[in-house]
Amino acid sequence: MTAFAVGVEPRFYALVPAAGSGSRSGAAIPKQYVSVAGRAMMGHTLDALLAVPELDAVLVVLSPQDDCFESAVPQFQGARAWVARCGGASRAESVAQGLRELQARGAQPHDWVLVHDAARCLLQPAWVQQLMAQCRDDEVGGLLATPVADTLKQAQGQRAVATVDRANKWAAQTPQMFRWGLLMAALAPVLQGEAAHITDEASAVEALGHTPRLVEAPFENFKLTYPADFALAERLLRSRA
Ligand SMILES: Nc1ccn([C@@H]2O[C@H](COP(=O)(O)OP(=O)(O)OP(=O)(O)O)[C@@H](O)[C@H]2O)c(=O)n1
Ligand SMILES: C[C@](O)(CO)[C@H](O)COP(=O)(O)O
Repeated sequence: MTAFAVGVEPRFYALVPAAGSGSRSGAAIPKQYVSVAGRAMMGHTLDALLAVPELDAVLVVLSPQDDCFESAVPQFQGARAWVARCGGASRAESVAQGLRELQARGAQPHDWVLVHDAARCLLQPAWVQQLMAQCRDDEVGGLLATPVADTLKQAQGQRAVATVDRANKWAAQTPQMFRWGLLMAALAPVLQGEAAHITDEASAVEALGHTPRLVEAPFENFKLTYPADFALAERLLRSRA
């Protein structure tokens, strides 16, 4: 592992990729702007992150064509609320571009970056703090995840052809927390137009030979992906209020 300067306290940044279109959501607009419990879904996500005092700043990465954000999420204001329209064609590219933006704003290789999907709007500040507490002294970093509870099927079309051993299987969530330098090294191929298959930061870090820490989180931190997910999120958010 890289040795970092002794005595230099790392900063903590959240990086929120929000440049997707939400094609699986069935919505007529990008899913991060779909109204859930009275406001744009992404508004809940960003509020939860801004409520974590240990985070120095929250950077949201939008598509260069995005002209909705300021009107849809008006409460995202203040010195810790950063916006960049540098999203790319894939989630990994949006994250890599966001890392560059953080560097331009002063992030150093030893600083921690917590990448969190805009589409996980049920996030609670306490879960972020748990991740930080368990990973800040880890030599790699880690991610929120939940152990797989269901029996897993290998499918061919609509037919189950095999049952996959679920022992030691976890479903990856976000935030995923790594040092800026390690994450940039892991995602560098994405900026060269390679490694299009990368679906999360941890897999890119694993590809470098590291073993990210799994920090157990509730299933409630699910990603809104399919149409039915929005009604479930609405019920859960309203039940909290
Ligand atoms: N080019 C992209 C694609 C995705 N994302 C973001 O990555 C997160 C997780 O991705 P996913 O849930 O797959 O969102 P979409 O790509 O928008 O959804 P879909 O795959 O259904 O189109 C979302 O917050 C999404 O906005 C991004 O910043 N840039
Ligand atoms: C990062 C992630 O949320 C972990 O579960 C997920 O991989 C992103 O979703 P996508 O549909 O692959 O973009």
